[in-house]
Formats: sequence, C-alpha cells, structure tokens
Amino acid sequence: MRLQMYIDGKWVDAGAGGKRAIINPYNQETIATVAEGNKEDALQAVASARKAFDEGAWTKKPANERGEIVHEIGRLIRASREELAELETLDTGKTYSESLDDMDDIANVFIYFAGLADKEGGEMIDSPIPGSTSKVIREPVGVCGLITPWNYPLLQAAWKLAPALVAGNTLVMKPSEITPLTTVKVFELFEQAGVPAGVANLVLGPGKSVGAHLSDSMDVDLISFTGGVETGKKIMQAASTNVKKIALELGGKNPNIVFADADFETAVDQALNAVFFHAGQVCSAGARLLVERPIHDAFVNALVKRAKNIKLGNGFEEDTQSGPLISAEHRDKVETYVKIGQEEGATLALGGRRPEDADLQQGFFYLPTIFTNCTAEMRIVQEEVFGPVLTIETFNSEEDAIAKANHTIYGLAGATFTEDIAKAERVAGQLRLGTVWINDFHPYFAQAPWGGYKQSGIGRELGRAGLEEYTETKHVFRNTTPVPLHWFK
Ligand SMILES: NC(=O)c1ccc[n+]([C@@H]2O[C@H](COP(=O)([O-])OP(=O)(O)OC[C@H]3O[C@@H](n4cnc5c(N)ncnc54)[C@H](O)[C@@H]3O)[C@@H](O)[C@H]2O)c1
Ligand SMILES: C[N+](C)(C)CC=O
Repeated sequence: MRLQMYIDGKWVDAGAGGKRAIINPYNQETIATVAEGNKEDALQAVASARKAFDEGAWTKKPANERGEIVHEIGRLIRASREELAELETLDTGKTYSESLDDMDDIANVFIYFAGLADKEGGEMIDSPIPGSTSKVIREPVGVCGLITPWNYPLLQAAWKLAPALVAGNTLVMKPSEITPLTTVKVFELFEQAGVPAGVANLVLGPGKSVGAHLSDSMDVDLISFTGGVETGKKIMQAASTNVKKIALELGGKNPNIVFADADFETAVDQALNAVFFHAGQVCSAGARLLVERPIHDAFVNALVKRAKNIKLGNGFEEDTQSGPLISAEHRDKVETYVKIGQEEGATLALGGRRPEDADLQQGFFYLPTIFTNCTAEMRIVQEEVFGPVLTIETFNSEEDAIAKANHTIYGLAGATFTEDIAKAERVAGQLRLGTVWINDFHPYFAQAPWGGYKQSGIGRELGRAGLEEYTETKHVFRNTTPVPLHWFK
C-alpha cells in the first residue's frame, strides 16, 4: 500500500522528506513508515483543493453522478473490509471484530450519504411580495479542512469525507499523525472510484504544523474537527482568520444513570460495555456511572466481578476483549488521573495499575479501573480520562440524578436505565446531551445525527444535519414583473 500523501491526484512524499514510524500499541513494533508533511505540504494540498473547487469540475457535476462515485467508494470499502480492519487493529490495538464492525459502519456511511446526493432539490418559499418567486437552495461551502483523531481513525474520517464530497466540496484531509494507515488506504479507493484529481487531498503530519495551517488558511472555507476540547478551542481561534465555518466534535464525560427499577443484569452488562469498550477510548464512553442508592452496593459488586474478567490482549486473538491504550504518553495521562482520583478521596474498587501478565508487557495496557465513593466535584468525575476508568456516584431521586448528570462542561451523550418508560422519557428530556440512550449504551448509525451540547462541540455529523454542515444556504429572489421603482425622483 501507499505510504505517501495524495495531492492534486498524485502520490507524493513530504516536500522536506519527513518520515514517521507508525507503532503498533500492542507490541511497539513499527508497522509502517509514512510521509510526514509540514506547513508547505499543507499549503500545497490547500492550493490543489482551491483550484479544483474554483474550476468547478466536481461542484458542477450533477449531484446524482457525485452520488454514484461516493456509492462506489462505499462498495470498495465493503469489498476491502478485512484488509482495512487488519490495518485499523494494527494501528490502534482495538480488537479485529470491532474493526470489522467499524468498516461495515464506514461503508454504510458512504452509501447513506450517496443516497442523499440528489434528494436536496431546494425549496420554494411563499414570497410575501406579489409578482415574485423565492427559492432556497443549498450549495457547497468550498474547500473543507478535515482533521481527525486516533481512536476511530477511519470512522471519524468517513463521517466528514462522505458528506463533504456528496455536497460538492473539495477537501484536504489530515488524519491523526499516529493512526493514518486506513485513511491512506481509503484514498487509494477514492482514486479507484473515480474522484477527480485535486478534489480530495490527503496530507499527513502533526496537528501543530499541518493541522494548524489548515485551520488558519485563508483558502479553506470550513474546518470540521474531531478531537479534544483544548485543540478544538485552538482551531476555533485559528479559524477566525477568514471566519470559516466550523464543526467541532469534542470530548465527553458521559453519564450513565441506573435507576433501582432497571433490569439489573442488563444494566450491569451495559454499564460494563459503556465504559470499558475499546479500553474506554471512546468520546461517548459511559465513564460516569450514577446508581440509585438502594441498589448501589449490589450493582458495584456485580460490576467489579465482571470487570475483573475482562481479557486484555492482542486484538487479533479471538478471546481478547480489550486491547491496549494508544501510546505510552496516553497511558501516563490515565495513570495521572488515577492518582488524582485517589488523592481526591475516591475509593479504588478495582484496577488502578498496569497488568502484570508477561505477554502484555510490550503493550500500553492498563487494567479496568473502578472508583466508588465519588462526588460530583472531583476532577476524576469531571474531566475526560479517555481510558478504562469508571467513577461511581449515588443518587436519591430523579431530580438528583438529572442535576448530577448535567453538572459538567460536556454534553455529548449518556444513558438512563429503568423499566419505567415515562420516567426514562422525562429524564431524556432534561439531559443536556446530544444523544440520550434509553436502556442501551453506544448505538450510533449513519441515519441519526451525532454531536454535542456545551463544550462537547458545535454542529452535527451523520443524518441529514451532517450533510447540511457542508452546505451554504442561498436565497434566490426573482421579480417576475420588473418595473422602475421611482424611489429616487
Ligand atoms: N465527539 C466525537 O464524536 C469524538 C469522536 C472521537 C474522538 N473525540 C475526542 O477526541 C479526543 C481524542 O483524540 P486525540 O487525542 O487525537 O485529540 P487531539 O485533539 O489531540 O487531536 C485530534 C486531531 O487534531 C490534530 N491537532 C492537534 N493540535 C492541532 C492544532 N493546534 N491545530 C489543528 N489540528 C491539531 C491532531 O494532529 C489530530 O489529527 C478525545 O477528547 C475524544 O473525546 C470526539
Ligand atoms: C463517535 N464514536 C462513538 C464513534 C467515537 C467516539 O470516540
């Protein structure tokens, strides 16, 4: 496979010859060495996208034809699912079965947006001015800069690439510098599917150089970013250079509210999955569990018993339930948070250390960790750890649960478990979150919008809203009976 950047329809090395080793977090082996671009490469990619947009070959192509090409990308991804999943597992350490699920979701995203390509025909407005027509149409925004994180490398890229292309934009994609492999591979599929030269450009490299120069470029019209809240704030500032449109998908500290009347076994099982799936490296991880007081002790016991048995290991082995953290640096961050939790007075009920198994020593593994006796003000409860660390608090009433769940700067996602559906709907209505799950945790799909309230972000991905992000709205008014006004005598 190519290990280069893709600019103006050509596979190229970094202008200054930069290279980066891509590391498997399971064993620290080098999987590949890819081009590592810099500011000049980013500017070249932007210039290519600008030229392609201004020349209009993609933008003016009939929408159904753009849809056909994007549909073909989805088909090619389906056909390459095993190869792509293997790369994703090597790059991130996530289990192969999770990577396969991701690839199926990704293909569905391209096919879903392809299906919307020719469904937006504009809208006629009932003009209040006699002798006129008024219509509203959607047009592409222009050049889009797309910046993605390492935890769901290709999935987060797909949520941006598919709608940006379908809407008629040109783009520059910058994946996380530590997990670029599947995104590079998909650009090979773009070429195969017939995306014209210059329309989709790929630049590899760090956020501080490459990403920052997409964000502050005068030639980029929109930035769509997925990543941490602090980076999101920097991007927002950089985007002010030319008042770019921005879409931000940021972090979360997602509450999982379990009422005493919930189905006990289901709620325990889902709480486990909510936080420990993909070693907790999920923006919407249910890292903050709120349990109604009467069932607290039994719930904690059941959870600890199950979490103890989570099998860590090589993502390619069938019995592995969870892989490593992404890097040594990230494991240090998780360890620092665990220390903070202990210093704050939370009780360590499980984990709180690296595993001792001989076969896990080369990977960045960390044991599933559970804190009890947590209170809403603790940093371990308020801040995104992004690792296998669960905090548990109790609550005494519906109002108490809602107040505690909303007491955070974030507003991405969360869940409530109860057999009382009227109560579940009341709680869902009061939570300040972009997604609320009732008696479930984690489902997301191409048809439904995804995004955050508060500091979890701006804008939405997926669904019709996810396509609208990549469009400008234009009002076209026509005077059908023009005559002089004679306002000025
Ligand atoms: N809301 C969502 O849907 C969602 C989904 C996945 C991940 N996330 C969040 O992503 C975070 C983890 O990912 P991460 O550690 O890769 O995030 P990050 O913010 O460190 O990096 C994300 C991307 O931004 C780039 N970047 C870094 N500094 C930049 C700058 N100054 N200008 C432009 N680009 C820059 C990076 O190179 C990378 O490509 C978590 O906070 C997680 O919650 C959110
Ligand atoms: C958005 N999601 C849940 C796919 C990945 C978040 O990290």
